[in-house]
Amino acid sequence: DTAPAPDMEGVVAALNAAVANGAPGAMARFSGPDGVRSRTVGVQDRVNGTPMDVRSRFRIGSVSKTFSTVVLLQLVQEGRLTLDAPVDAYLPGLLPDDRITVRHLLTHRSGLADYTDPMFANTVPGFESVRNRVFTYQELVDLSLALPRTTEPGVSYKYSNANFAVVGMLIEKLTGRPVADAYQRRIFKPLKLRDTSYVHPETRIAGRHVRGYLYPDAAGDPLVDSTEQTVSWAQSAGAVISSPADLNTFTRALMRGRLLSPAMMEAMTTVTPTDATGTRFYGLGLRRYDLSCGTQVYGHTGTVQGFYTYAFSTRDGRRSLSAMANSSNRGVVNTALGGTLEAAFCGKKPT
Ligand SMILES: CC1(C)S[C@@H]2[C@H](NC(=O)CCCC[C@H](NC(=O)C[NH3+])C(=O)[O-])C(=O)N2[C@H]1C(=O)[O-]
Repeated sequence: DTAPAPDMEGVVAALNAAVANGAPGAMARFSGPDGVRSRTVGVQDRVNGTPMDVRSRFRIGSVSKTFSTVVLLQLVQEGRLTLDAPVDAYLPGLLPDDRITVRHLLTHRSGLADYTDPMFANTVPGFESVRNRVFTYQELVDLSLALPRTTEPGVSYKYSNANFAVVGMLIEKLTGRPVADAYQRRIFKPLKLRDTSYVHPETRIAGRHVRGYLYPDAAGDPLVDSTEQTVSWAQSAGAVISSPADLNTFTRALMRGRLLSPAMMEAMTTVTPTDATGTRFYGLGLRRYDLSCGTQVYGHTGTVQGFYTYAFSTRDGRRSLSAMANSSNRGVVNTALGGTLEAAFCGKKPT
């Protein structure tokens, strides 16, 4: 295997930088041809000082979107819906524009506004106002439709949680079952993801878990322990709970074709740029990052109150990395944590 060995010192340096920039703790787990390498720094509970534990569960935020996409694409494979059909064909009357297709939802090109922008404009008050609320999917869609559309359907990329609220509605309409059943039956059980769950609207994280800490907008205000919440504002857009090992298993299995057909994987990994850097792309519910060493990694990032997550794998599924820091609303922490990708997948920089 010509792939470079992971630079675990570089991974630790990135984790330390995340903590130096304000996260109580951080961790990363790399799985590759030479086995598994895990590193932890800091604490998973800043009150009792419990050290970060790589076996712990945490909220993965929008990495959930890739789980939701796998379920929907399996339904496409089963002929239950087609990617380029209007959403209106399956959820008649839900959306005001029957040009919005299923593919537009998965590629964030629907133009549906992201209701979390106003919801969390004031970070802590916004969070406190929804942390124990239970929304229906319809209520989330209504929040989006109350805002101006952001693009004509298909014209441009504009990330929106609303797209994956509709994806959740599609899954429940087409299966006749709660989305939790689809995750369990189609992904969690077959891949034996024993630390992964979808327990919306339960607010607690069962078992050994990391506590998450939300930075307030005003410097000097106290950190908010944001561990317990319904995540009902996100649901199929962000409410999955998982662990480093399970995320490694999931991204590897996905890339190795254990969840979707080769044709569907081709569709999922067909990407368009999300910014002007030429290194960040989005396919169907999936990000592609092009790293400095030329390696392309596929997966997703997550930001949910108290938790930043990266979960990526190489296209052949031979190498995967999951990384988490237990704070949010702190961009420097997220950027520092992202440094684990280059270290893990590009290895030591040539001296
Ligand atoms: C595109 C993202 C970054 S945002 C999207 C989703 N997370 C959210 O929509 C939550 C946004 C508020 C989170 C909160 N921030 C504020 O309240 C700021 N006022 C915080 O930092 O905890 C997720 O996850 N995605 C990330 C992704 O896909 O990487």
